[in-house]
Amino acid sequence: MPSPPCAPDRVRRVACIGAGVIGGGWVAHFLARGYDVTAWDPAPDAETKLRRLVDAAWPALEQIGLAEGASPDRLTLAATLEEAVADAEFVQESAPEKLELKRSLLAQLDAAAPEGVVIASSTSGYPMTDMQTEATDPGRLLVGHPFNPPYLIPLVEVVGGEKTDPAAVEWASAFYKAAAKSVITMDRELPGFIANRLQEALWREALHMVASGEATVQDIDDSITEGPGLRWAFMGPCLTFALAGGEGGMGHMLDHFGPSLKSPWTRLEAPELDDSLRTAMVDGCDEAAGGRSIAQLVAERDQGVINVLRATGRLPDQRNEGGDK
Ligand SMILES: NC(=O)C1=CN([C@@H]2O[C@H](COP(=O)(O)OP(=O)(O)OC[C@H]3O[C@@H](n4cnc5c(N)ncnc54)[C@H](O)[C@@H]3O)[C@@H](O)[C@H]2O)C=CC1
Ligand SMILES: C[N+](C)(C)CC(=O)CC(=O)[O-]
Repeated sequence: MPSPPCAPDRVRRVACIGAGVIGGGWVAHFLARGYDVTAWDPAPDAETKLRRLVDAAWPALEQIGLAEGASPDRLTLAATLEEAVADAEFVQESAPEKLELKRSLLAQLDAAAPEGVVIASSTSGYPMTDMQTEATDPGRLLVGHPFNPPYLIPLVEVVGGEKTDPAAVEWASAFYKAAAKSVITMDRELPGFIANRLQEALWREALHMVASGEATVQDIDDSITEGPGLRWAFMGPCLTFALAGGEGGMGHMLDHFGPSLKSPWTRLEAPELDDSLRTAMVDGCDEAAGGRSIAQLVAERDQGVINVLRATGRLPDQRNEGGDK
């Protein structure tokens, strides 16, 4: 892979390809951190939807602190993919999660982006090895997996494929850090990376409990928000469980509770996502929403995340990493 045109902390112009929930969230994040952003999305109503998403996110972004010069006015909508990446210094792809689409789109982006520019995919689980098959320069393609909404949840998981140049992985990790993200750089590909592998285990069990009538959607959500979720916002599951061992820490915890790992609690296959389970999940979520619209829930979620980030000293200004451009 030829060298990237600039150092990770000198990037000024970012291209976001695909502008739905996640692409739009990336756009809001990069704008708030003071970048010039060019977006491209083939949907006819993409610009309206994207500007609506950015406007809805902006109060939250003002609350956590904008980089100097940050403005929604620094967003440009491109007419073509080629135009979007023509002078980009970094490209974030957030198109639908379909392997064939990702393969050909990443090859198109590779053909159009300036030499050496790193191209990251937001994929939730495809290994880059499976997506970089059609590109001429696969060395610059890697995964940068964000969390919803990317403008508030700090984590990005960065991992390359078999043909990715390790220098591109290093460059992307440094770039995301300069853009005020919290980065886990993985040295090998795992299906679902780290966080989604963990989330999917929990999700699989939740769907089993709803499908079998053992718990309602509300029970499942309360069991996390009123229970382990409160601890997980600042202490991960390993250290949290070490405290379950009292003075004996993780050693005693494993000796005491380890044998229960053999109990048949969590060895289920994924449940069949049939109509009845789909209906139970959709109806349960409608009930849990209690008449609140998606826009209201998004605003509530954003405020909740900001409160947690502030309480635990993790807002960009509290970390002294503004990523100002
Ligand atoms: N929704 C989530 O919570 C998360 C999603 N992701 C990943 O982000 C990516 C995007 O997912 P969402 O934003 O949820 O989907 P979405 O459906 O909200 O947005 C996808 C966007 O891509 C556009 N699009 C369709 N064909 C395209 C093409 N050929 N080139 C460029 N754009 C195209 C669509 O018009 C749409 O605006 C996926 O890879 C997904 O796995 C990652 C983390 C979280
Ligand atoms: C639902 N999802 C698998 C697309 C979620 C993610 O990939 C990350 C997140 O935001 O939790």
